[in-house]
Amino acid sequence: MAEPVRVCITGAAGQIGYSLVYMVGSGVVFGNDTPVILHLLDISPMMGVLNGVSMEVNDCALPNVRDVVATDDPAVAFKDIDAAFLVGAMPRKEGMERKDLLAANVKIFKAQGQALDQHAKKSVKVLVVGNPANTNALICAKYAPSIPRENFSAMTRLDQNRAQTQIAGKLGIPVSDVKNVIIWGNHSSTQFPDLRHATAHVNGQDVPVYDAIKDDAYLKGEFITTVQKRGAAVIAARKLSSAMSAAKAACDHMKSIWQGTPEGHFVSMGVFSDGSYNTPEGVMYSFPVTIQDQKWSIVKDLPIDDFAREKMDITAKELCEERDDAISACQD
Ligand SMILES: NC(=O)C1=CN([C@@H]2O[C@H](COP(=O)(O)OP(=O)(O)OC[C@H]3O[C@@H](n4cnc5c(N)ncnc54)[C@H](O)[C@@H]3O)[C@@H](O)[C@H]2O)C=CC1
Ligand SMILES: O=C([O-])CC(=O)C(=O)O
Repeated sequence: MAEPVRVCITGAAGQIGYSLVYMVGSGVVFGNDTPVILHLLDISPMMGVLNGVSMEVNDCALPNVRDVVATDDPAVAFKDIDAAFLVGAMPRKEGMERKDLLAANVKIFKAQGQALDQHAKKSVKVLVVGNPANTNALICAKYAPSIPRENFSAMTRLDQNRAQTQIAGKLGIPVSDVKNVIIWGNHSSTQFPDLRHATAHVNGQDVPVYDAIKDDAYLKGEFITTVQKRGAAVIAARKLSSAMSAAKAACDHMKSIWQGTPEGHFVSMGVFSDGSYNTPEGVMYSFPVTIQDQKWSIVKDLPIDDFAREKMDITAKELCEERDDAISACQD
């Protein structure tokens, strides 16, 4: 067996945490032959609940789980960790946009950036889930200057999973037969779910999704708004935001980082823009990436038509506004 991987999950006493702790412990992310030491962080008033989660994960008798550390101290939670799922943050309620959470949540990510900088391994891979995820990830990286900023990413994998599922349902094929759906930009209702480069496996071959579905009005209309508004639809139905599907997407995202992407496949995640596709440099923009040896590369030179350009610019503008608001909130 390999050396144990130290994995921190923040907000571990919350909704997403309840599914995520089990999934990470089960071996699906870091591999069945890689033991994990789970570092679970939540705030002091939640320590009773967190201890219950810790008892339950032990009672799951998961062969991969070597130890569980449950704490309200970021210095303990981030000590020598290899990977972090930063989930702990306030969720939105019905009628809110995710950016309405900025004022409440961004300071958590400033403080956690500072704590990661001091206590985590410099090689730590940090996935930000707490909303607004892209901008929180940017702030977290900014306050952890000793950790390479490429090690930070924001989750748009749930949007990708949602988009793939919509298309698979429309075609009556398994979700694994839809590939290379792209989520551009912000994890918000301005995101652009783009199918122009996606393929579906139908009648024994991979064909462009546009050719398989043959309904441009749907693909450029209802499909996009369904994915953009799916988080809000779940909140309206559950009166709570997505949790099981968010935990699954967080595992998919970290697995892609840890184990790489298969040949010919790309996945979407929020990463620092290098100006690719004329996006504003320095914001955490969701791009299609491939990953090898735990390093991501933006997929280059995909053709972008006028329809896509307009949508990519709208979400970029929102990310710039959020960045400016977040930087000034952190100076207060
Ligand atoms: N990027 C994405 O695709 C998604 C993001 N989210 C976001 O994830 C976040 C968590 O959602 P839920 O688990 O449903 O919320 P929740 O309210 O059930 O759990 C959040 C947990 O975080 C804890 N927490 C708060 N401040 C903390 C801090 N400073 N350090 C450690 N823990 C802290 C809370 O005590 C609570 O236990 C929300 O911001 C939500 O909007 C949710 C779904 C998808
Ligand atoms: O919608 C929300 O607030 C939670 C979330 O980010 C999602 O489900 O995509």
